[in-house]
Amino acid sequence: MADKHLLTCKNLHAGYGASQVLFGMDFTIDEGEVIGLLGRNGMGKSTTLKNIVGLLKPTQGEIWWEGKALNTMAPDAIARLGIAIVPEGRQCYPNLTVREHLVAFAGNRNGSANQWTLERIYDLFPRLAERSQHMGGQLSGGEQQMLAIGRALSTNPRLLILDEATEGLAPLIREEIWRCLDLLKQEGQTTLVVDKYVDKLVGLADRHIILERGKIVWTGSSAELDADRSLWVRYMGV
Ligand SMILES: Nc1ncnc2c1ncn2[C@@H]1O[C@H](COP(=O)(O)OP(=O)(O)OP(=O)(O)O)[C@@H](O)[C@H]1O
Repeated sequence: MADKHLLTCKNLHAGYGASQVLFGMDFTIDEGEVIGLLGRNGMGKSTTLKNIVGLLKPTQGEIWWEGKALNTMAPDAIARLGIAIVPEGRQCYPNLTVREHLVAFAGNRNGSANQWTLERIYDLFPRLAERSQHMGGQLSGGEQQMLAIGRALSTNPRLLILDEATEGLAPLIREEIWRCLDLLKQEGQTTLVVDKYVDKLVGLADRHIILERGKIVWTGSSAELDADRSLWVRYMGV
C-alpha cells in the first residue's frame, strides 16, 4: 500500500478470546510526531500497543508500516523494522547486568548519524552508568524504568512506544523520565506515549488520541486538549 504515513492503523479490531477490546480504530503516526494515547484504565491503550508490536494480532483491520502489512508479522520481525516498546512493568531481565541489557539488543534501525551508543545512554541516565555491572533484579523501580528506556533506545528505533513509563515512580524520577522524553522529542524521535499524567503529556506531545471502550472518541492537538478541560474530566477522570 502506498502510504505517506510511518504507521497506519485501519479499522483495527482486537481482543482476548471472546472478549473484544478494540472496535475499529483508525489512526496514523507520521515521522517526527510525538503522540499521546489517553483514556481511563481498561479502555484498550495497552491492547493497541500490543497490536502494533505484534504481541497480539488484530481480529479485523490492518496495520501498515511504510506500506508493509504488520498484521501477520512476528514481534521480532516488527522490532527489526524499527519499532521498540518500553513495556508496562518494564520487564527487565533479573539475571542480566545493566550493560548486558544495553548491548544485547543494540542496533542501528533508524539509520541516524547520531546513534544511541552505550556512552550516550549512560550520559542520558548517569545512574545506569553507576549501576552498569548490577543485575536487573537488583535495581530500584526507577532504575529499571531507565534501563527499559535505555534498552529501547539502544535499538535506535524509528518509532519508540512507551506504556505507562512513569507509573509508580517517585516524583524526582518521574521528572527525569519526562526530561528524557523532552530531549528525545528535540532530537526528532517519533514517539507514541501512554501515560496518566495528562498535564505532562500536553506539554510534550504534538497530538493526542483519546480512547473510550476501544473506540477513538477524540483526536486533536495539545493546544486543543489544553483548552478543553471537560475532555480531561469526561475521558480521563482528572
Ligand atoms: N491478557 C488479557 N486477557 C484478557 N483480557 C485482557 C488482557 N489484557 C487486558 N485485558 C482486558 O482488556 C481490556 C483493555 O485492557 P488494556 O490493558 O488495553 O487497557 P488500558 O487502556 O491499557 O488500561 P490500563 O491502564 O488499565 O492498562 C480490559 O478490560 C482488560 O481487563
